[in-house]
Amino acid sequence: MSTEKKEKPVCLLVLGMAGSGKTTFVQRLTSHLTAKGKAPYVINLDPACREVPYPANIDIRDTVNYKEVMKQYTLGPNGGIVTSLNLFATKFDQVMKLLDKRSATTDIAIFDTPGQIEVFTWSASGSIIAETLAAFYPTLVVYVMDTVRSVSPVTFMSNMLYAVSILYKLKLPFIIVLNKIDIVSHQHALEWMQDYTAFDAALNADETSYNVNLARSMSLVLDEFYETIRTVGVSSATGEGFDDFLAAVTLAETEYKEDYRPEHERLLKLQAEGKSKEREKKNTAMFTKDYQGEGSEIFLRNHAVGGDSSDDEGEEREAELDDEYDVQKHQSFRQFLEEQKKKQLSKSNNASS
Ligand SMILES: Nc1nc2c(ncn2[C@@H]2O[C@H](COP(=O)(O)OP(=O)(O)OP(=O)(O)O)[C@@H](O)[C@H]2O)c(=O)[nH]1
Repeated sequence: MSTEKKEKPVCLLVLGMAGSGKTTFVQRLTSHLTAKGKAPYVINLDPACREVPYPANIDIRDTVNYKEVMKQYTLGPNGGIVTSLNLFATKFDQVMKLLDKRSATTDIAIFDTPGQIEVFTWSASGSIIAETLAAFYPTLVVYVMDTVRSVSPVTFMSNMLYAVSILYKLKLPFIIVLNKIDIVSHQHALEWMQDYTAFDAALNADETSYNVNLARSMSLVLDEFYETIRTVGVSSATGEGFDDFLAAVTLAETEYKEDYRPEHERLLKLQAEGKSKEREKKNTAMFTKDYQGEGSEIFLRNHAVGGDSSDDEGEEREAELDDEYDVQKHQSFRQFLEEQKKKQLSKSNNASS
């Protein structure tokens, strides 16, 4: 596969708490797109699901036998899922090749993930999969929330905190899908996200919660997050809201291309430059030392056969540079969120004037 960035398919990583309706959402989205003549490419990454109710183009269960993994490595159910996903991640280049073959004819690729959300979001394999996809294709996180369970303001807040932690970890454009609106309307959630006083009033009315003060403070902190995030209400049971969801995908894809991709490339370049400058500095220092007659033997041993910073000191410094890179990435990301916030504010000011 070539290293050039692709315009399509847009990859949707569907994440959410167990029972939020991820699989039903993927099933409905697949049929919705197929009915429009735009059948998606669907990948099941849940090794432990009994059956997949949509036509999966790639199914992790065809590659890894979850029960066998549990037996062979003497693992419990969660360990079995993590290990299965790790084993699958080692073959992810094959998934990329298959995706590449279909890229001319497929607009959307959907990835259904395990119900144990942390298996994907906090495992090395989850990061590898997300980063590999995002390096080549526009990649978005679709966070499915159970609207019925989120009528309590404190439960709603817990779910949102989880969403923030995923955004922070995966650093990709994000869409929140409030699912099951055929049972309960999602208007209350939208209101809570747009108006702090409405959320505060709901907290005051909720006599069952003991940690309302924390939820109140969190709500103020999350204000920034709410402003940068797209939220759509859907029913995976009836199909309501799916056109709105596709409109949100188009906007998030533009955001990926205009903001995330250049930022990602800038940071990679920074990292590469940092490393090569450090090497250059080190070589110059060694050369000077050698010129002054000190350590010439060492210099020759290390450099005569074309080796460079493969010694321990070089590796340590590379590790330090990686850490610096992470800090820069983190700071730039915060800056990026600030800029996003300003953009959104000026947009809404323009709209209201
Ligand atoms: N009424 C209604 N029920 C839904 C909707 N979406 C999902 N469900 C139901 O919610 C339950 C859980 O749905 P799943 O799609 O299995 O949820 P999941 O997130 O994939 O579950 P895990 O695989 O355990 O993580 C099932 O009984 C679904 O029928 C919806 O939009 N409306």
